[in-house]
Amino acid sequence: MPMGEAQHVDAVVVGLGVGGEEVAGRLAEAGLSVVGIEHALVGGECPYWGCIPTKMMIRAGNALAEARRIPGLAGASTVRPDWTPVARRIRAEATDTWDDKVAVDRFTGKGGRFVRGRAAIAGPGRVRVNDQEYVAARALVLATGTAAVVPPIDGLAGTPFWTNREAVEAEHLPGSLLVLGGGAIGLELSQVMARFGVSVTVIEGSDRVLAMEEPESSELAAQALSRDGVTILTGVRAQRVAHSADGFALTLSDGRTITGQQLLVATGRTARLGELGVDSIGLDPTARHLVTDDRMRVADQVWAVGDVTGNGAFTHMAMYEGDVAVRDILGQGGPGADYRARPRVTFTDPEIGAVGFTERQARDAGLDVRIGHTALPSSSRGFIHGPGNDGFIKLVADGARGVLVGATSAGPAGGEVLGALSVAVHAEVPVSTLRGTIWAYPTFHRAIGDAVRALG
Ligand SMILES: Cc1cc2nc3c(=O)[nH]c(=O)nc-3n(C[C@H](O)[C@H](O)[C@H](O)COP(=O)(O)OP(=O)(O)OC[C@H]3O[C@@H](n4cnc5c(N)ncnc54)[C@H](O)[C@@H]3O)c2cc1C
Ligand SMILES: NC(=O)c1ccc[n+]([C@@H]2O[C@H](COP(=O)([O-])OP(=O)(O)OC[C@H]3O[C@@H](n4cnc5c(N)ncnc54)[C@H](O)[C@@H]3O)[C@@H](O)[C@H]2O)c1
Repeated sequence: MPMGEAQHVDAVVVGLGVGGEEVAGRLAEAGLSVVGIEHALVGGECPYWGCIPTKMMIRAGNALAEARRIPGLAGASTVRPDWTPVARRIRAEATDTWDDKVAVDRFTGKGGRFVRGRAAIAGPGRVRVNDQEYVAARALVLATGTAAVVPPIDGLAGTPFWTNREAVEAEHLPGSLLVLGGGAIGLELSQVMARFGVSVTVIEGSDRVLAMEEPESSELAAQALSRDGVTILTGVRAQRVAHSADGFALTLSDGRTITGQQLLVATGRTARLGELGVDSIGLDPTARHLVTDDRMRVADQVWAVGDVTGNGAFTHMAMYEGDVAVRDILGQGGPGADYRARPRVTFTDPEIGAVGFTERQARDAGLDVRIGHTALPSSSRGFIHGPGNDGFIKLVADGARGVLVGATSAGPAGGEVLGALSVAVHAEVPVSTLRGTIWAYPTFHRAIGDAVRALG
């Protein structure tokens, strides 16, 4: 098809996931002529195959687990898991059967022009999609996110393995599941599946699951999943994959072979810059991520936001970076990106929330590290809660400045309790102020007070 005449606009946004939708919508609302390009679904990974449907699964799995805790607390219970309502909720409530009409209308309703297709950068300010070229006079915004990494394991390519996408779309669960990767995706989905009766084995290459977090978090997650019947293998890698009518067989680096009806690959994400044509604007197509400054700029009149920047692959980070980029593009000023208090929550049960530095990171940064730790079961609320009360609070303080630089909050409401700790790290609330704070009784968050006292 011959190329149409180039169309000139103020801004072109490539990728309308969480970050791109935020930027494109706000620029359009500000009166700029904006073309937003998306080759899959407007909204991106989070609403269709990520956060929202997986948290619906987790809500269902947690309901089963709570029902199983009734004996000893409130009588007797019989639990018969059924995936049907979960699949129905994901289809009907979360994803509209993977239809983005509402999101497209939301964007065009703000005045944006929507183009469905896979875009490639053709030079400074120039983007090609569907044999049409758009030229951005003011801003080119790259918000192309990431895709699941498929490791180069012998025999894996071409087999019908799952990534998060197929796991979310599943109408029926397998009898058994092998999970490659013990990060956030691997652990969250493993626990859900196990709670629905799937026999799950996690294969994690490093020596602990959730390896980016505190060792105490890894241990807690491993214990919790083991209690749900998940087998966790650490320090082993899959060397060969075979698939037959019976399912998958993995030959591991320790010589063992393990089998499962289905295989979930959850070994991280890749930004796939090579396909985007970033070399045409002087950026490295082999880089892992686009390197941004504190205004989210990657080159002259080019901004990047969200997972593609590698600054923390979370929806809240994509939205945060989107806000920084929009303010910069519109010349509105305000603070630049500040990553000191990056929060993250792994929604296992117990939830594992963390913000800022881990102890290791703080020590590596040469800080005068002080640690405050308290176990949740020994708090009043943990004691009251009984079954399912596992968790802890760990604080990482910089003794020289008397402020927290990091914290972990693990427990039944670990992600919620994290809120107070995020404020403390972000606003550099003095430890002396935290010490004098009144924490309501008997809440889970009151354990923060115990952990502050334990800082010494
Ligand atoms: C299973 C799972 C669970 C998750 N759970 C959570 C959670 O609980 N909390 C949380 O904060 N985060 C969670 N995340 C992470 C979250 O989904 C991402 O951080 C978020 O989606 C990033 O938004 P983004 O806009 O950067 O990228 P994406 O959402 O990936 O959007 C990028 C968009 O760009 C499009 N695109 C790419 N290349 C092109 C191109 N060349 N042309 C046109 N379009 C293109 C893609 O189709 C995509 O729609 C989860 C992720 C997964 C996979
Ligand atoms: N609750 C949340 O906010 C949430 C939930 C899910 C995903 N996410 C986001 O999505 C990102 C991706 O999640 P993920 O779990 O795929 O990645 P991850 O990077 O968190 O974990 C991947 C794990 O796979 C292991 N691994 C890599 N190659 C392997 C191999 N060949 N064999 C065995 N193990 C191997 C790694 O050591 C690592 O522990 C997360 O980092 C997070 O930013 C967030």
